[in-house]
Amino acid sequence: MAIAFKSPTTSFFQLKKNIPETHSFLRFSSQRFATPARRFTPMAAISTVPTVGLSETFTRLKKQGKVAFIPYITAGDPDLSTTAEALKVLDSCGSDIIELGVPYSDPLADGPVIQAAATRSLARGTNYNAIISMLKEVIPQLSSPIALFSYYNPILKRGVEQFMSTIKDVGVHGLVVPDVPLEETEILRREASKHGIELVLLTTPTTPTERMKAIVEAAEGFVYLVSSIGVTGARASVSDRVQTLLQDIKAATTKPVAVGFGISKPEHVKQIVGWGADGVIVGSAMVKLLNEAKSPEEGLKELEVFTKSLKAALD
Ligand SMILES: O=P(O)(O)OC[C@@H](O)[C@@H](O)c1c[nH]c2ccccc12
Repeated sequence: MAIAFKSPTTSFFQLKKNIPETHSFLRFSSQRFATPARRFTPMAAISTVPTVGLSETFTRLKKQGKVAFIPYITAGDPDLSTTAEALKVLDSCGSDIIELGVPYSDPLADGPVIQAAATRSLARGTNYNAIISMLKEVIPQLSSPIALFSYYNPILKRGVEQFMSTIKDVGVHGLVVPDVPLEETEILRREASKHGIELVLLTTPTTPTERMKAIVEAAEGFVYLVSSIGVTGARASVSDRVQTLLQDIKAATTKPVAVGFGISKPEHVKQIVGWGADGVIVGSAMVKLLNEAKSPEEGLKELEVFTKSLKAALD
């Protein structure tokens, strides 16, 4: 069943006023967009330099001898107003690219922290339309590019072309689809290229060399090196294998390589930088921190402190 897509031009903040029933995007019965009574006063749109894309960001950083800091958070957890603020906090603390996850009911590649975030977000009634409307309001206020994170099924339900066109319209630069096998990326890559969206592909410690080479060849924006077998989630340490995996990938491509999975401490960041990564991705630790805070405001403050501590490890 095609879900009628409401124009993303509806302002996110208009959406917050006694929201009419809206079609849910993610296979959920339509629910009122739950939002705290707290009025979120949109900051005046700060005119920022238009953000450049993922590849250009890495090129700029390489010239400066720097490594990209790439946080991930789940949209709508604890709510979309806080997500909007969190994007601004992450941006102002020096994130170079921000991954924003579209909550999905069957996040098979995610560990318990991000799975729970998706469940909370969906239970609040977060839907694709509201995420897009929020992004339309917030992206002009950011200087770092957004890489949207979505599982494949929600994209297919909306139609690949429609999905790419919509995310491009609101200023998204990149897309990560963790559960699409390389053999099925043709339509995604075609439509992404047509709409100027950089499609990031992932390689893992168990990816055979020839397949890794095909993946890095097809990847746009950057190559996502999954540091460890299994699902997302903070780990006590990062596997030393990442060093050889990075060497193998860099022997196969000049494209930037960012490492994710398990990274949650400044020492993890320093280790990965020392092994030659072009970017460091931190997700579960960010999501956990936002969820465990006593209030959204406290969560945002802790997000700022945590981000600055990891960023400092990059310098
Ligand atoms: O959560 P971690 O262990 O810090 O890993 C980053 C990860 O959260 C983010 O990149 C991500 C969120 N969902 C995913 C699904 C597959 C691969 C990667 C992801």
